Amino acid sequence: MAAFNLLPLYLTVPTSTSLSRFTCQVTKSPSAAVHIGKPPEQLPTSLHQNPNPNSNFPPSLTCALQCSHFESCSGCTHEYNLHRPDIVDEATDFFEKLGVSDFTFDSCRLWGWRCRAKLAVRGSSTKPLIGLYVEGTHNVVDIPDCKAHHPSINVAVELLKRGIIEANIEPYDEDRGTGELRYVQMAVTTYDTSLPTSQRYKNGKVQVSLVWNSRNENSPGQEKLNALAYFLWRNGGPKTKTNMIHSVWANFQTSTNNIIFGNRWRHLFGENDFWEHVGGIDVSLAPSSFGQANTRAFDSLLRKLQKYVPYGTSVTDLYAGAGVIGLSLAATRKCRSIKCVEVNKESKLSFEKTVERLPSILNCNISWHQADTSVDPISWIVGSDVVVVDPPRKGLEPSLVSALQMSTRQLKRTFSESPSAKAKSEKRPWILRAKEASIQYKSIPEEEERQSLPGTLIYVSCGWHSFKEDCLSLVSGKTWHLEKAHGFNFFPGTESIEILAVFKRGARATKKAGKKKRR
Ligand SMILES: C[S@@+](CC[C@H](N)C(=O)[O-])C[C@H]1O[C@@H](n2cnc3c(N)ncnc32)[C@H](O)[C@@H]1O
Repeated sequence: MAAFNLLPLYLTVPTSTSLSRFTCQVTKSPSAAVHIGKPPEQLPTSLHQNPNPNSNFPPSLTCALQCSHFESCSGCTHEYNLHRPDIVDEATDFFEKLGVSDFTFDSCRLWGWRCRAKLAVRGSSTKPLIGLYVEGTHNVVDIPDCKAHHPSINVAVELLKRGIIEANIEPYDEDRGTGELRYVQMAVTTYDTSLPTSQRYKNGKVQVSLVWNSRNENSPGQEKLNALAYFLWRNGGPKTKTNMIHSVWANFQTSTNNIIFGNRWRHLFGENDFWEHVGGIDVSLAPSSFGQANTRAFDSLLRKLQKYVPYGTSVTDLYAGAGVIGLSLAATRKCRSIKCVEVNKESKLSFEKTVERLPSILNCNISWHQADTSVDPISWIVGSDVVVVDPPRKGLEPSLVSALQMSTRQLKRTFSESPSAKAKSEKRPWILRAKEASIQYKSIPEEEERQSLPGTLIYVSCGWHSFKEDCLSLVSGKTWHLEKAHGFNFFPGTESIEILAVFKRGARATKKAGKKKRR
């Protein structure tokens, strides 16, 4: 079923169309780069996005989505040329104008890439619908054959439907606030070391989180939740032929707003810990913690990002989630210190578990702080050589942009009080709270706090429009210049791409005119 993910895929346009034969191969290379028989630039324009239905040429199937749910489902907006969204051209121009002419775009895996999906459950107990909302509505469209999902997600969704029918579960009714099952999160781990590496991805196992419409596990109707969870485990767990359910969790949510998860979680079946391997380290991810949807593309991005962090530096990882970026740098770049800052306290446990699996010989002081980056951001930045930011789609908060634009002179004015005196007299409640909720692993003597500003800023962005604004603000102040930029196809079938941008402090060094050789 998942064979197309690893084996070369040949798509042939019917010969009767008189079109030449195009092939689209997905390779086994780490980033699963796409090689196409004919470069897209050479295709007739009618074969690109929005093909003209009256044209004699049918749209090329080269790297096409070919999903039966396209148009009814809001997940994908682009059907053709999945390997190169149109926005790549805009990005290339944008970076060129800022002096970066070697912008690269890594196409990654085009189908079966989504390893993490949050799906709404609606319909009835005899005909459940599990999928996404139709654009602009709250009507759910069923997507059993989604081409973006890792194939194990589609198998798990099918099993869940059977379970809903068998256990007579009532899907949630938003208008009335009634029903039992509201959403399901499916997260795939592709890290089963009992399998050869080449078989791990396609045999990914699913951590299923059922969002239940009750306050907690003691509310009435829990026997139905238990029956559904047991059905999934009995029919998809380790004793079955498919063996694709990793674990089953419950989340309890009764609020009528659009927030998917409530605060209460309960582990019901299977392994408690969910491990993935990205950026050279084993990463633990609780269902409540943020996790990247495209595991393979994220791995490619991390490997590229690592190259921009000099060995032995101190790094602050802002918007850190469970600290995947920071900890992968600790392990691969021998960092002196890693400070992770994240607002969601649920990520703390995953961070701790990941740290436990890091090589024990790391000479690195590692910490994780539960804090809002927008509050007093300079306190997190100062003293680091490198700052990594990976904000949500809306981009950086203005207070963080201002802090990043601060000059050394301005910093000295702000920090006129000595740091040690400041620490002793610290009264700001958000700093005290962050200190309380923090975790510290010290393996080398702590340096005296430095009053220096970072020389490198690495921006990881999933929101192109907010990124452009932030990028222009950062370079306009002349504090930073853009040094490198890379794009990654994190969300094939959409116009969204992930950006990795590297900024360096100060103005770009102008190239010296080469000395003339003496004759
Ligand atoms: C795009 S995710 C990146 C997470 C992490 N870097 C990773 O790749 O796994 C953005 C993260 O920022 C966190 N976040 C959002 N607003 C924040 C804020 N104001 N301060 C700190 N963290 C925030 C979210 O909870 C989320 O974990």
